[in-house]
Amino acid sequence: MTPAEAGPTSNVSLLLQTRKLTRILPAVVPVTLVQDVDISIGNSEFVAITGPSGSGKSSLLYLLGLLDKPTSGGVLIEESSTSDLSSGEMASMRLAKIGFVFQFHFLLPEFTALENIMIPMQKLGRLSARDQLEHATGLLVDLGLQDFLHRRPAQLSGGQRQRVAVARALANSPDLILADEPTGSLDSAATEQVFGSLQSIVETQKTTVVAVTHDMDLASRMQRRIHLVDGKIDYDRVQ
Ligand SMILES: Nc1ncnc2c1ncn2[C@@H]1O[C@H](COP(=O)(O)OP(=O)(O)OP(=O)(O)O)[C@@H](O)[C@H]1O
Repeated sequence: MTPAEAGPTSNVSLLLQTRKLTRILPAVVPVTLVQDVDISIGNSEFVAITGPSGSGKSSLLYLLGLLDKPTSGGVLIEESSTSDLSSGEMASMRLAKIGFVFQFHFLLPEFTALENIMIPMQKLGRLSARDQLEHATGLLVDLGLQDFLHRRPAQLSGGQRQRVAVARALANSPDLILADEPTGSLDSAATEQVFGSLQSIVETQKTTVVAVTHDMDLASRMQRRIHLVDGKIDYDRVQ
């Protein structure tokens, strides 16, 4: 087995794999976003995706999160191919198995922190209303936001909002969190808080976090780094 097939942490069970993942935008001159990417990611990994601007980091993350479809190759989740899933099946898989954190929080402004976190739980419909409230409260307490449960996004700082977004990503207890520049719009103190939250999720909940970042200091503090150049893997190493 080659390192690309096995991944640097092949001793753990496989949560997310790609096989020759390629995304080309059709145009007069086609644009290659991601090309022949083979990765294997297990449970409880903390992975940075780095690379120069335009190297395909966000495009790769969107493919991993089933938010975009590859031109060729594929994504496997828990060793099952996602290639033949319908849009509805992909949406269900995203809701149940993957949490997303973006550079901007995308919290709904008219709802409180608690309510924002309960929305994905309501959509999934696994928990009773009472359990949703208890779980959402627990997530916010774990992220140090116990004093802000009933605040709306406009009444929170940037770092607090982003931690609510992290709590929302955890709402349905996913095995995988995909984050696109989660600290990209935060100052250094808030960056530390959000990074610390992501780190603690990996350590305590065994959730895997895959985060695109331009921040080389943060990337160096994550367990593994996948570096892209021109849509291809330049290197993939445990650090
Ligand atoms: N819809 C699109 N139409 C044309 N080109 C696109 C489109 N989406 C992405 N691209 C191009 O594809 C390449 C990869 O984009 P992507 O956003 O994945 O890179 P990135 O590494 O995340 O960049 P950044 O670090 O600047 O956010 C870039 O050259 C980008 O300009």
